[in-house]
Amino acid sequence: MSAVLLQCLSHTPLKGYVDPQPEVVEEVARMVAAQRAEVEAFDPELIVLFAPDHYNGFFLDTMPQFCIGTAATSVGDYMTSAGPLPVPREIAEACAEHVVAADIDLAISYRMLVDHGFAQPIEELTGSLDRYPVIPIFINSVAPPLVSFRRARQLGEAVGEFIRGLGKRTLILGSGGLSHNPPVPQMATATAEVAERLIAGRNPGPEARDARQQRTIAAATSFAAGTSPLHPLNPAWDEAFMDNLVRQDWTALDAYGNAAITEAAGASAHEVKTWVAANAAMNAATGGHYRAEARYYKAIPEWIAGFAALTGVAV
Ligand SMILES: O=C(O)CCc1cccc(O)c1O
Ligand SMILES: [Fe+2]
Repeated sequence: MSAVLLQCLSHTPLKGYVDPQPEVVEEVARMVAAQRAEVEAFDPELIVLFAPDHYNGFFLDTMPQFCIGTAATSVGDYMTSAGPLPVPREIAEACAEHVVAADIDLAISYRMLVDHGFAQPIEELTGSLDRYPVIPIFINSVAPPLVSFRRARQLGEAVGEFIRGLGKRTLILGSGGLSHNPPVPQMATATAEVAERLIAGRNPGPEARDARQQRTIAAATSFAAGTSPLHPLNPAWDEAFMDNLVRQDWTALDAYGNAAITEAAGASAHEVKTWVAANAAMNAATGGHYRAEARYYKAIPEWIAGFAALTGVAV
């Protein structure tokens, strides 16, 4: 069995644009710095990162549920860095082979585009985009039809089995959530112009990207002021979700339904499927011998995020 470490972290591109009180910003920064120090001490030979996308890399011309990158580039939205991720192609190919052989229909991309959902945790937890080799695994969290928690768990297990057999010191990351509802457009309610952007909006010009980011920033400002129609954060739902992960209660996790997730926690709460997959990967990689700890939670409206962190160590 190879050494593994699990770190899950909410992402939010609003950090630095619309911030909560300085004490909260500092508390989160201290917590992230502690996670980063643990990663540094662990010194991973490989990162496997489960993350979502927000119509920056994956579009409705062809939307896979799951996709592994054998090569990937960060678009550099908000304050994240643009540029290539150091993806070990042959290991990613072997991982894809293993997962598909396990009956999970994982798509493969030899030119994956990723956004802040991938870039932010890599940069915050390792210091830069290219510090360690990374295998990016996308989970569709915004475009219906959406996979179930159960399916996200099965994906994670198949990846975890691959990690177990690989024999490399591997850091497993989950990026996203928890309860939140930033203004990501939905095909069902889109105007023709917005629908076109959802179907084929790859590589917008700087002005279009900036306009979009300004809309999110404006939405966060009004959400923090309590004058927004966006779905409220749901700390009780978030705490219960993390508790299920900590207790490794896969039966409870499998029982989550998509409509109930949206209803209770907002449309973007589906991003927590990256945490489900990451924890399931940890479970399979350690043969069930790990301990998970919820180490941070705060509902932070300025960041439109039920903002949380969880760490898992092999035991
Ligand atoms: O740019 C977007 O479309 C959404 C940005 C965004 C905002 C708050 C929390 C998130 O998880 C997130 O991704
Ligand atoms: Fe997100």
